This record gives sequence, C-alpha cells and structure tokens, in this order.
Amino acid sequence: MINLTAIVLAGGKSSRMGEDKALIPIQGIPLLPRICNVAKSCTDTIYIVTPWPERYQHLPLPRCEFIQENPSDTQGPLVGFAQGLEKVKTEWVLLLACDLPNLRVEVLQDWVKRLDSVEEENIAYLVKNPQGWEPLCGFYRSRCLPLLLDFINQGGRSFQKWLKQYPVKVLPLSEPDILFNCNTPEDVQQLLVN
Ligand SMILES: Nc1nc2c(ncn2[C@@H]2O[C@H](COP(=O)(O)OP(=O)(O)OP(=O)(O)O)[C@@H](O)[C@H]2O)c(=O)[nH]1
Ligand SMILES: [Mg+2]
Repeated sequence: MINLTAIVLAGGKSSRMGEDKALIPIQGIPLLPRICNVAKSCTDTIYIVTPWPERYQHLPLPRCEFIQENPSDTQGPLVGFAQGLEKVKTEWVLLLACDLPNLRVEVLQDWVKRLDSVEEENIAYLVKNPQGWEPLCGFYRSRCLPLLLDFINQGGRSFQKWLKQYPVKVLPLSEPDILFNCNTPEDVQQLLVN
C-alpha cells in the first residue's frame, strides 16, 4: 500500500440535514462507515475526527481510530483537519468529508496511483470546480501541517483562502457525480430515487 493515511471529518453540525448526517443510512449503510469502507481500500490507517466518538462507537469501523475534538469548541473542517494531521506519519493524507455517498473504490484507487506524478512543490492534489477547490475529497502532503497551523493561528478558517497561497495540482474528475454531497433530506431522497 502507498504511504497514505485517511482523515475522515465527522464533526459538522448537520444543520441542513436536521440530524447527524454521519448516521444516515444509504442502502442500509450509514454515511460514516460507508466512506470509511471506501477509504479502507487504499490505506490501513483511518482517523475519524469528531467531537462525539461515543455516537459512532456501535458502527462497524475497522482500522479506524477516533481523534476527539473539544465538543464545546469545534471550529469547522479546517481546524478538524489540522487536528487529524498532527497524528499523521505518512507522506500523503486523503481528506474526506463523511457525506460523500457516491465515492467509489475504483475511482479512489485510480487517484492514488497518480500520486507519484504530483510534483514536489504541490502541497495538495484536489479537484477544481468553477467555485474553487474541492477540499474535502482529495490529497494533501503531510508536510503542509506547519503552513496550516500558521494560517489557523492567524485566524484563518477557510480552505479556499489557505489553498490560494500555495501550488496545488488539479485532480482530474471524469464523473462529477462522484463528489455528490449529501447535505439535506432532499439529497437523501434523490439518492433513493436514482
Ligand atoms: N471534525 C469536524 N468536522 C467538521 C466540522 N465542521 C464540518 N465538519 C465536517 O466537514 C464535512 C463537510 O461539512 P458540511 O457538509 O458543511 O456539514 P455540516 O457542517 O455538518 O452541515 P451544515 O450544518 O448543514 O452546514 C462533513 O463531513 C462534516 O462532518 C468540525 O468542526 N469538525
Ligand atoms: Mg457537505
């Protein structure tokens, strides 16, 4: 296996969903174990960053280790990522949101094969869309941690603003559907219909 660790973020407020997204079943499997199962195909080490690990204790999450954030002081995905990154010992990190029901093993494995071609100067390898980078389904070099901590310590909380400062390589995406983001009850409904 390539030198890669996965970090899965499961600490959002799910305010649009109205209930914890990580626990919503899609075809019988809740979103959190679904995404961890896909990540498992390319790494032996998966960190789940969350303020409430007890909520997920009953789920089948092999090879996953919880990293607990302070429940009374969550500060969004960028800070959650930094907390996970502090534990990482591999050269590359795959960062994943928990709400990506369409990400497939074959796609992920194809991306991982391409990591060797990412020039050294790039701190990340991410899909780009017209609005900016897709920060929560892509790869980062673990050496970006000090850059990330500097940005956070200066009050930064935006992935887009942080990434603007550094070279990032574009990860090609053949089917945009892969990154479908399940944020609302309507999104869940749409998955059931299709
Ligand atoms: N660990 C951690 N994960 C977070 C935090 N904020 C968001 N996330 C995760 O980041 C991913 C993308 O977040 P969103 O889709 O915006 O989810 P959300 O914030 O739960 O949802 P809304 O409240 O509806 O915006 C999801 O996997 C969230 O669980 C945080 O403070 N800590
Ligand atoms: Mg989302």
